[in-house]
Amino acid sequence: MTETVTTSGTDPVLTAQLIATALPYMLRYDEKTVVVKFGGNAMGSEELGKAFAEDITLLKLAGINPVVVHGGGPQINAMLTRLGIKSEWAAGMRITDKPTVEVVEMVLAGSINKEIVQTITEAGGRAIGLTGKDGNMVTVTRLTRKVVDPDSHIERIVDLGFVGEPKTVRTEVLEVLAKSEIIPVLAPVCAGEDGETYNVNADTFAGAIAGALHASRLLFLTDVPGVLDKDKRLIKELTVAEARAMIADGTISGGMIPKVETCIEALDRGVEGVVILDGKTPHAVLLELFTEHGAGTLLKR
Ligand SMILES: Nc1ncnc2c1ncn2[C@@H]1O[C@H](COP(=O)(O)OP(=O)(O)O)[C@@H](O)[C@H]1O
Ligand SMILES: CC(=O)N[C@@H](CCC(=O)OP(=O)(O)O)C(=O)O
Repeated sequence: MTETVTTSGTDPVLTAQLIATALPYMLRYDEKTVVVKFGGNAMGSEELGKAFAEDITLLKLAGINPVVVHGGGPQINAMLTRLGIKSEWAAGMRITDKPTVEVVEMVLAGSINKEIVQTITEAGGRAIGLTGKDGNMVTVTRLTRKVVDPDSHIERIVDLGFVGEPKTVRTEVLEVLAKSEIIPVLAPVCAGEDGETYNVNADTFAGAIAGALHASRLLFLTDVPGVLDKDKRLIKELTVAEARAMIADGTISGGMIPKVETCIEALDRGVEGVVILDGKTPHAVLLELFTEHGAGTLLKR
């Protein structure tokens, strides 16, 4: 016996109004690539994860090419704590030794990646989870970081261990998937030229993917409304020069540093629109792309 699926419960007038409102925006992004970075802090609850998966599924149905890149910093922290491994940070990057990178790969490529894939399946989409290692998609070089001591202002170079910076991006697999009904969900774990596994900041990874795919939009879903000024007010538009000054004077700190630096690089690589927005707002992706209610911080040249 066949099962009949009805749409009872949806108001046809409201649905028609919603489609009419969203249609011009949908056409604007038709066949375009939108890279969405889903931060570990934005994965706050099951409901948010579900709303995110629904948005991504709808983008694909609407003829857009969504590519998901996810983080998982807090989830890695929780697993490291359970295992009794301490973590240190430098300029928003985790200093990653060998035992830490093993946990990073386990959490990012394992539990988080598969959970997002499964949630998209439940939302009616089809997703495939990959890391930078799969298909040799992203290779990295070892990253060192310049850190300025806030008290003495002395600069020092910190070796971050197994932390990688994207060097090459092969887009063939993503191009094949773009032509299919399958949505790629990418975890920022990569191989280095030395054959070792590297932990890559998810923002940096998303920027490299968006640049290589010449994405139309790069959205960062995080746990704050966007970039905040000294008085914690949302900055709606931020130029590259203003962003650099805010990093230099410490207004932008921690995990916001790699995010903003990635935005700047993505603009340099030709990504048209780069937005940092509040992933705690349900359906933040649809609101940003398909309505005039786009919130968050738009980075501009
Ligand atoms: N100027 C700023 N505006 C907004 N957030 C900032 C700023 N400076 C530092 N942050 C911090 O950056 C965090 C977002 O980065 P991160 O924790 O890495 O999130 P995600 O997991 O989404 O990548 C915010 O929760 C906030 O604590
Ligand atoms: C090098 C580095 O810092 N890697 C990150 C990778 C995960 C990530 O970036 O997660 P969010 O997007 O949730 O912050 C880490 O180890 O936490």
